[in-house]
Amino acid sequence: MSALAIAPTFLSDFTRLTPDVQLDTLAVMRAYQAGDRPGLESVAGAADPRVRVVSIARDWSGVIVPDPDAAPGPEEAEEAGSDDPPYRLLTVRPRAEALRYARSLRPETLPDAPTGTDGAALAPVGPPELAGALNSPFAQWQITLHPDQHQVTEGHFNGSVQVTGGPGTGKTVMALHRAAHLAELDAAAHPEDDRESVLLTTYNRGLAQSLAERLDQLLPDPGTRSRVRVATIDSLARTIVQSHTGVAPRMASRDELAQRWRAVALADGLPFSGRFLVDEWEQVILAKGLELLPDYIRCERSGRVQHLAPEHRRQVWETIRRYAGAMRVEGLWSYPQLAGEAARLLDRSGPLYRHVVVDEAQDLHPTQWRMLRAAVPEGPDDLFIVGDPHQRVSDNRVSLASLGINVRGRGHRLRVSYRVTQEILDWSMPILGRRSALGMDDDADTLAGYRSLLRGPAPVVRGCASRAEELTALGEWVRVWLEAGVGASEIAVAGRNHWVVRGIAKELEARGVATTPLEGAGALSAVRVGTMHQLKGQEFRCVALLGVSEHLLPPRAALEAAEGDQVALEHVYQQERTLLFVACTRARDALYVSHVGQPSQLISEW
Ligand SMILES: Nc1ncnc2c1ncn2[C@@H]1O[C@H](COP(=O)(O)OP(=O)(O)OP(=O)(O)O)[C@@H](O)[C@H]1O
Repeated sequence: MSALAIAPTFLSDFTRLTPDVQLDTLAVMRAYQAGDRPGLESVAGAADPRVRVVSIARDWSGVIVPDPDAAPGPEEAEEAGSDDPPYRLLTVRPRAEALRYARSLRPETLPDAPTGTDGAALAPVGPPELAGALNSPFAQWQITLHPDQHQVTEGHFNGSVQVTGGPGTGKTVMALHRAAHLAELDAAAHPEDDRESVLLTTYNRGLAQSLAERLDQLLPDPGTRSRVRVATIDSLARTIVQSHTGVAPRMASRDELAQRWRAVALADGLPFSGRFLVDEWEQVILAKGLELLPDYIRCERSGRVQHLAPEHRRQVWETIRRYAGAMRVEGLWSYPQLAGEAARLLDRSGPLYRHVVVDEAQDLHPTQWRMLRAAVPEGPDDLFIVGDPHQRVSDNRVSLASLGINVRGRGHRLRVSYRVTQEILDWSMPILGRRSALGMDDDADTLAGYRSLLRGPAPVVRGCASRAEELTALGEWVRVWLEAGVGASEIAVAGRNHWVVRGIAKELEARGVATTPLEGAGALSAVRVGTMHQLKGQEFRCVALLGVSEHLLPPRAALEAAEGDQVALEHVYQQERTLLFVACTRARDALYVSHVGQPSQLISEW
């Protein structure tokens, strides 16, 4: 038995249905696929006798037309006595309206664009000047830059530049075009010296991979392209340290460190958790570059919840120094520590690049900024920094000026979104719970005036009774997207933790939908699956977020780690809000969110 195909125009009607009618529609499609074909009714007085309607729910019907894609054609199949002529579902409407619409359809007006083309029906609508970009293939759209923004990406500046703006305002694309422009200038100015002279760096691997692919498109000449190194901030630190020491550094995550240091705290009789010590080391000692105990005793531990009396500071300092030293002997590094080491090595050996372009800048640690500062000589067009303080998901807070990076008078604020539709923005902004955040230039950054030029369907929120139901609903939804012609690699599905992610991948694979991890996926044609953190900085046509449930978001463990401290709890909530906001704003065409039982407070307490 064949599946009931859907027409390219189906999805835009579908997303406007109430969740109940959507579920009933999916149930009919599922029944059709399982061979349990619901009755297709002929339509009295129809202009085209091949048109059918199918009952979806009380008072709702689907309009079904012959599928021009299918072989053999519907008439041949009917003549051959097949009981399963290929049809596709055109729309679902209230019954009377569906019948009226079905009667009016004529053979010559039946939509004959094949399904599975490019899903153009899903694309959001915007002003005429954006239509060309929106209707072009997604990969092409992803490198589109607004003409106004060329002024910045091709400008000449007396020092470092900072570009800020909400999700989808074009920051990443500006970073890409800036890197390409600088490489072209460099090729013209130094034709004989073709080493890597421009660094384009970002926070996570998925985004670095996508930047590298898009840069290949922007710089087709291999000689110019090879002048740009695209790397995550961590891999940059690793290669710098390895090239100086000849040893590949072994990395320890924060969780591993917290576990090790818990034992340390116990052994030293310190009344602090491992997590507290790691945070104190990374967020105070490494962040401020403190080398001496008196400096630590005097320093302002801004952003830290727990007060530390001088005698406690002394103990904490001794313990941290001893164990950070032991890690170095072992060749084990934390990420901020390694970047600090790379900065020291570069301070001695000299800069590596002529220009540095930084994306997702809001999440970098101060030691990573010191490394970048040391990687490029101070001067015109040295650093081009793009970021959004409202999307900071790490604990890292920086003041660029205090790190020797001066962007005063060279800041650009973007306020128009070219990716996130107004509908998705209206739904996602309340999740953030605030309108102002401290920027890297030490000024408050506000989202006031941030708006979109695009209109599209409202996000769909689905409440499910069980995890199994949530996964089944997802499978059906992804199928609808694929059938509407959205490319598999243009769809991302994410959850807050790896347990949710594993369930997603298993469900989709069981349905014959190929999946691949969000990080390092390359050009593979498969649905991207990963954590919400891995979605950061990326963009997709359709995004589904699972497990946005009360018991999973914020995660229990994060709430418990706050140990009832009100400030720490608020910090956890703000980080989780930001993470969810970032995940929701990755979608251009469609956003689908589901939960089991009660929804997360982050989407229910508006
Ligand atoms: N004038 C335009 N017309 C159509 N599309 C555009 C235009 N300008 C930018 N875009 C597209 O909008 C998308 C959003 O841009 P981009 O990913 O750079 O946003 P961002 O500010 O980095 O977002 P985020 O902070 O969420 O990562 C890009 O794919 C870009 O090509």
